[in-house]
Formats: sequence, structure tokens, C-alpha cells
Amino acid sequence: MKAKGNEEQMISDIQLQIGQMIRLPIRKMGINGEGVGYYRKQVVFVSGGIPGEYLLVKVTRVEKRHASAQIVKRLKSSSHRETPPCPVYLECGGCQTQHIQYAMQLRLKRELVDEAFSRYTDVDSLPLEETRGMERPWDYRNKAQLPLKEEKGRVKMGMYGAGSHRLVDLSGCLVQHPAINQTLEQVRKLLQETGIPIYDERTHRGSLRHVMARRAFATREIQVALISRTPTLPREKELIEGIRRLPDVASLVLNHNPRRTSLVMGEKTRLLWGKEKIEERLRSRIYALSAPSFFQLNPAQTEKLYDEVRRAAALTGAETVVDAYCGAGTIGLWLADAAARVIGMDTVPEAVADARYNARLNGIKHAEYHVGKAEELLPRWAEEGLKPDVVVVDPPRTGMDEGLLRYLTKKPVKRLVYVSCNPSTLAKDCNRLTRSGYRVERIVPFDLFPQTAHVETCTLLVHDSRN
Ligand SMILES: C[S@@+](CC[C@H](N)C(=O)[O-])C[C@H]1O[C@@H](n2cnc3c(N)ncnc32)[C@H](O)[C@@H]1O
Repeated sequence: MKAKGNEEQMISDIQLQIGQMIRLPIRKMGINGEGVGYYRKQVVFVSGGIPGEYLLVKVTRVEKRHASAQIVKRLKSSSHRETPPCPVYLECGGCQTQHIQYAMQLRLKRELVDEAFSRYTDVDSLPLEETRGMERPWDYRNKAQLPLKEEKGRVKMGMYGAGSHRLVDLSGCLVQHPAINQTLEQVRKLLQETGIPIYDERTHRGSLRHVMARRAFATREIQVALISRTPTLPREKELIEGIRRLPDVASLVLNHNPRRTSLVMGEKTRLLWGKEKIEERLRSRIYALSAPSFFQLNPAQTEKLYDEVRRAAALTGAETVVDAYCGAGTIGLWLADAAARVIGMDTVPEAVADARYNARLNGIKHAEYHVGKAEELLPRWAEEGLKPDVVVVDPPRTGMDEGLLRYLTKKPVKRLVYVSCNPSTLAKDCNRLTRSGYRVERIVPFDLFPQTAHVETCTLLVHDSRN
């Protein structure tokens, strides 16, 4: 939008060649955590560059709209630079900002949100708060989902390196909870010992594709999911016997994913041993989680995020609240004691089953959950007379579907609370909403993913005609 004219101008000024050495001031952080500079108005992305630095860089790639370069020498280093503690930081694509001091990471994440709004909306004087960070921004992740590979008879488990298909061993991952690292390493050893055939993505042969481990921080229960191309595993019993004996493992499931796809999980999940769901607690709420259900990766920060959702919803006890994209019902149940009615929906049947179970578990009788797409169910329910006062949306990275945006603009709600993990789609959706009479009243960024460039936000939009 506003920046488009400038961008066209930059493109017309492309001069760079691969291999060219240039001196470049880094102006800001890009959405993937890279440093961004401008050379004769052309955008240049520099992995590992920090805003405020002055770098000698070598151009490695030239595209129509931008170029990429690598650092040759830091002519002026940032005072916010630090040595990344992780030994595989540069090989692994998981973290992008370990080389930046944490306080600066938080500032840069706020700037990402600011930049997205100024690029895609006309909102003046953005009501943007400081990023809410963690005191100890390590060991925070409750879940890892790692691909497997067999190389020269050795079972490897890890993450693909940035831009490659080489597996990086993550057994000492610093952002993962240590219990998860330990479980995964023990599962890897068991796979090695039992000789379960590992999936080969080139030939689409073999069985086991991924291993997922999720830990409930409050109860310490661990769930392990084996994701397999085949509906059963050879030597399944032997493997079950090994995994069920690992410390804190309370649930073991097999997910069947027979397709050639980059999606990790398939549609069918079968319990191999233990409980179908593990139980997490956030404050006084209990959330039972089955393997296919979404749950935020950072429980400590999730409590802060949900508190902000509650503050934004400003409930008095009389409201009908929609929890769109509800997952296991976590947000709706966080609000339920202050609402007259909660109604949620999600496309994943297991998540909706968890949400219904969780309502019962928390003694909530006035919450109901449905399987389906928010963009289809809400307009249908509106025709049948549903008039929500507050709608909470928490969509995937792609943002809200067009149908849902159309519904929210045609049938405005008093308060729309938008939880987002992608500032660009958030800002684009907010632009649609503000053009139809909503006002952005408050935006709070949360650091749910320290050491990475990801930022979560909670945005409150109000509609004047409904207030
Ligand atoms: C970011 S998660 C949020 C889950 C939940 N609100 C939470 O805080 O844990 C997004 C959820 O949206 C669901 N989903 C994706 N597309 C959807 C759609 N069109 N309608 C409803 N739910 C959808 C996914 O299954 C996932 O559970």
C-alpha cells in the first residue's frame, strides 16, 4: 500500500550483481530475522545483520524485487550483538535471533508489528504496546515434531537446516524443554535398536516419518506421537514396550500419514498405549490435549496472552462470545466464567472433541463447540439469528478467510479480539476491517517464541456502530 510506490522505484533501480561487494548500513529487521539494508534504494537482506550495524557484504542472490548478501566484515558492530549460545545455531533453521540480546529482540519484534501496520493500513498513531517478554527466554517450548532420516544405518532425528534437506541434530536444543530433548533422544535410540524402517521421502518407502513429543508443563505428562506412512509399524509391540517405560510418558499414539505431503500429520490417529490426551493446566484451567490438537508452544507466555484477550473482551457476564479457530477450546474457556454463552469452532475434529471435553473438565456448561470452518459456520448461524457481542479470532499464519472478513464487516461486532502469529496478515485483515468502521484500539505484541523472529499479537478492534 503506502510503501508500494517506493518499492516500484527500488525495483527500477536494481543494479546489483552476484558476487559484488558493497558497504551496507542495516536499517531494520526483516520478518525472517535477517538484517535489511538499502543499496541505491534496492532492498538487501543480510542474514545475521542487526539494525544499526554497518557491514561489508557480498551479494549472493539477486531477485526481481530484492537481493540477498552475506556478511564479509562488520565495519561497525551493534552493541546489541551477542554470541549465540547454541552450537548449531548457524546450521539449524529453528532460531534466527540468538545473536541479538533479548531486550533488543523484543524491541525489534514491536518494530515488525509497527512496520506491518504502516505498510498495509492507514491507521494513524498506532496504539501499539511494548512487547511482553520472558524473564528467562530459554527451555520454553512444550513440543517438538522432528523428521527422521536413515543415513548409513544410523537413525537421525532433527530439523532441516535453513534452506536445505540436511538434518541437524537437536538433542541439546536450548529453546526446547530439556525433558522433551531427553524423550526424543531416547525414542531415537529405541528406533535404532528396534530397526523400524525409516521413511525415505525420495522413494516414498519405509514407515516412520516423524516423531512428535509434547509435554504438559503443569503435570509433566509427555505425549509421544509416531507419524507413519504405513497404518501399522513392524515390531510395533517392541517399540511400545520401550517408549512406555520412558520417564513421564503418559500417552503414545500412531498417526497415519500415507500421502506425499509436507503436512506432518495425517487424518487418522490410533492410541498405542496409555491415555489419549495429556492434561495441561494454565492457572485454574485444565486443558486435555490429544495429539492432533493445536496448543500454544509456550505455556508461560500463553497465560499472559490469554489475560490480554480477557482484558480486550471486557466481558460483563451478559455477552455471547465466539471463539473462532478454537483449537482445544483454550481461549473460550479462559473467558467462559465472565460470559453468558461461548460458542467455538475448529476444522480439526479431535480439537473440537477436546474442546467439548475441556468444557466439562472445567465445569463449564454454557460453552458449545462445532466442527467446521469459521467462514462458513458464522454466516450460517447469523442467518439463524446468532448475534455475538464479542468475537475472538485466532487464525493460522494465512490470516482470516475472505468469507469471515465479509461476515465481520457486514455484521459488525462490538469487540473483535484478533490473536495473530503473523503481523503481515494481521495488518492486511485490519485494513479491511478499519475501512468498514472498526477502530484499532490496542495492539499488544507477545514474545511466545524467544530467539526467533516470530511474534504473536493480541489486537482489539471495536466497531462504533455497536458501542
Ligand atoms: C493458531 S491455532 C489457534 C487455536 C486456539 N485458539 C489456541 O489458542 O490454542 C489455529 C486453529 O485454527 C484451526 N483452523 C484452521 N483453519 C480454520 C478455519 N477455516 N475455520 C476454523 N478453524 C480453523 C486450526 O485447526 C487451529 O486449531
